[in-house]
Amino acid sequence: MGSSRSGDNTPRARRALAAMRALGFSKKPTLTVLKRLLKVYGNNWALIEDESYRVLAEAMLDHQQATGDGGSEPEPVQEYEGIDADDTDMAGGDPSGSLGPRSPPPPTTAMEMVVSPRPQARASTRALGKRRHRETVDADLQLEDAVLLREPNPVPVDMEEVQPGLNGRRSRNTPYSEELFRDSPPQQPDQNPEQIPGARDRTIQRCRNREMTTSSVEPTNSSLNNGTRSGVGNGKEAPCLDIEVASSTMGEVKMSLKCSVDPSKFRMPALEAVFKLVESKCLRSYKVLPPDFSIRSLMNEICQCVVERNTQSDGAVTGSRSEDGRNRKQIAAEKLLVSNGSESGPGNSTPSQQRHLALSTLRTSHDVMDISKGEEKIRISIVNDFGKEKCPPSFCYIPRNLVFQNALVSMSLAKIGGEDCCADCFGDCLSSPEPCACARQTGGEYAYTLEGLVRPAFIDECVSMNRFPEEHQKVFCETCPLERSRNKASPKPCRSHLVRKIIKECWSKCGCNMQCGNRVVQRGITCNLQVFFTGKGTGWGLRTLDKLPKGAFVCEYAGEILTNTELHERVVENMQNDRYVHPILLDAGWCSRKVLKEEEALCLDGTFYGNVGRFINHRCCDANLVVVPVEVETPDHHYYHLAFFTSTKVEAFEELTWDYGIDFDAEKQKPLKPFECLCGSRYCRGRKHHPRKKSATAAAAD
Ligand SMILES: C[S@@+](CC[C@H](N)C(=O)[O-])C[C@H]1O[C@@H](n2cnc3c(N)ncnc32)[C@H](O)[C@@H]1O
Repeated sequence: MGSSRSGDNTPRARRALAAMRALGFSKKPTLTVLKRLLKVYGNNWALIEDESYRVLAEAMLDHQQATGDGGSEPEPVQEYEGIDADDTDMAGGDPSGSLGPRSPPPPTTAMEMVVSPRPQARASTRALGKRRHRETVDADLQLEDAVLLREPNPVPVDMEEVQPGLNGRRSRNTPYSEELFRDSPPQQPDQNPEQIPGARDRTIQRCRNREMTTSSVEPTNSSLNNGTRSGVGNGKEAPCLDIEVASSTMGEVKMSLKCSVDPSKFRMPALEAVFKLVESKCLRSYKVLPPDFSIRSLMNEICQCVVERNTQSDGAVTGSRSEDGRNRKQIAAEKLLVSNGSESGPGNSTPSQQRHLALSTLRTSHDVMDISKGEEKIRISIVNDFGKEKCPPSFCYIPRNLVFQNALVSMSLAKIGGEDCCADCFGDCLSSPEPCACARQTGGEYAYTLEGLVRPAFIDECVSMNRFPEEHQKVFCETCPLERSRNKASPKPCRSHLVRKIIKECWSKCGCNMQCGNRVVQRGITCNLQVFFTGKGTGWGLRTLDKLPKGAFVCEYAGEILTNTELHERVVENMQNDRYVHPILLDAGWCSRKVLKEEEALCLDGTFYGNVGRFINHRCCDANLVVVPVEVETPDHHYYHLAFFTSTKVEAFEELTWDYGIDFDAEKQKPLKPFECLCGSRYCRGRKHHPRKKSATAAAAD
């Protein structure tokens, strides 16, 4: 390329500006520098364009250093106009809108990250190295044939990880059956990226399909949360206008975040200072960041996610079919079965197993900002400070129990008699002088205090039942539904069930209001919780972000309501595949007088459908939670809610645990996965070769 004639300048200047803009340099300083360079080089564009505008980029950096403000200082409009008209012949403006018309564009700040999935790619290590900005520029200059993916501005992006190959989102209210049998709609042709002619070495793609670019990146500063509780929305949020993700055939990925700022106040700060500021903000607001947290590593992580998602979502856009005719969604689903530990493919599993595997496949995605995906009143984030796994294995989040199939849970108002509700009450039952009918279940005294806590004596009694079951009242069924489900022909004798204390809350037929103090569990989770990777061999766990007093409601154990026969079938099916379920027996109301029907002997299983309760790990004897049966919608004692309350004061960020009541010395712990207990309690019953294995009685004596 030789010296340019005046008529060639406009497209070349446009390309130069685009190249610099991609590096975060705004138009006006670029024009200034470009003008100078053209003068110095006698209008020889080839020298400027060589090596993907290396000279220009270097000059921009020099300019930035000299002016000390990132090269984006306000400049006299005259100069801008001048170079346009006189030196580069750009007076006609830019039809694409990237350069013209004359009014300068809103300034942007750009943060760039470069990552390469290949170890030999220079750019990734450089970008994370000390000479950050300059090296990022260098790396960018290597992006031959780069593809620029641009997120459409008006579409909000969330942190939800989208199942590869799945098209769009599922409506929350879609019933099971529809979800199961619906095929994903064919991909529309317009979901392919639109090709826009770009600069010499690049193809710019404007992406219309969200799935191509959403990845795990959120275009607001909430992406700086590192999965901890979000402070987004309560602070001043710099409006992030654009996220650009560029990749090259070299395997490099570059991201640029653009935020608009007031041009009169803007001075480009040093990037290190920006990182420090954000880090200190995060540490102040989110509290539970690991000690080695840094924005740089977070940005690196975001880049890694782009790379990972890019690999995973390969084919999502085209919806192409593989050789054996299965589409990518099916292949992804099958891969997921394998990764979930299932050895049997859809071909040799039972119908009920298939149904569950398919459902769990469809709802595999977790939102690290809120595992409940908005189903709870508060957001429950997911954090892993120890490893690469961003999320726990898949399951479908439900805030309340759902009937699986045959369970009889009758919520008919007609069944609630006058003695089972307090129709005459008004306002808050707890503040009325006489306890209402709903307190009868708890001996004429409300289980809750005015502060909304379960009374300490009630909690202590429940803890004692767990620790010393032998000291509490038990019933023996005439025909035990549990044994019947195991062996219908000749069930074994009942092994006994504890007569548990049950809380009865006011409900719809009661005259009181929703704020009544005798309605705690039905109002849902109110304390700030977090699902976190424990890093001590117990997998994922649940912790509170708030300090909690004794008797505070934490959450329910929500899951599918199954009959014991259904559970038994599920256990057998799953154990054949070395999978274990998380069931809890609802036997608190079983009594010797009544022979329960098959559909009345129930349990809860949170394996496939569950809430945060399924993350609560076991701790021997001195757990900080106790589970309490709570009756809400139905006076039938065969169905109730299982609610976790604190059994002691709990510090903020402490893991929440409950004693599963496992007899670790028993040979088989089925259906629970047999595990060597790692609870760390000094009273641990389940750790093999434990130096001082203490009994519950010894623990109590302590
Ligand atoms: C209901 S789940 C609890 C959540 C589970 N940690 C997870 O990652 O999904 C029960 C499983 O967690 C693990 N677990 C819970 N408490 C444990 C403990 N004290 N020691 C070792 N493993 C434990 C066992 O694998 C057990 O089967």
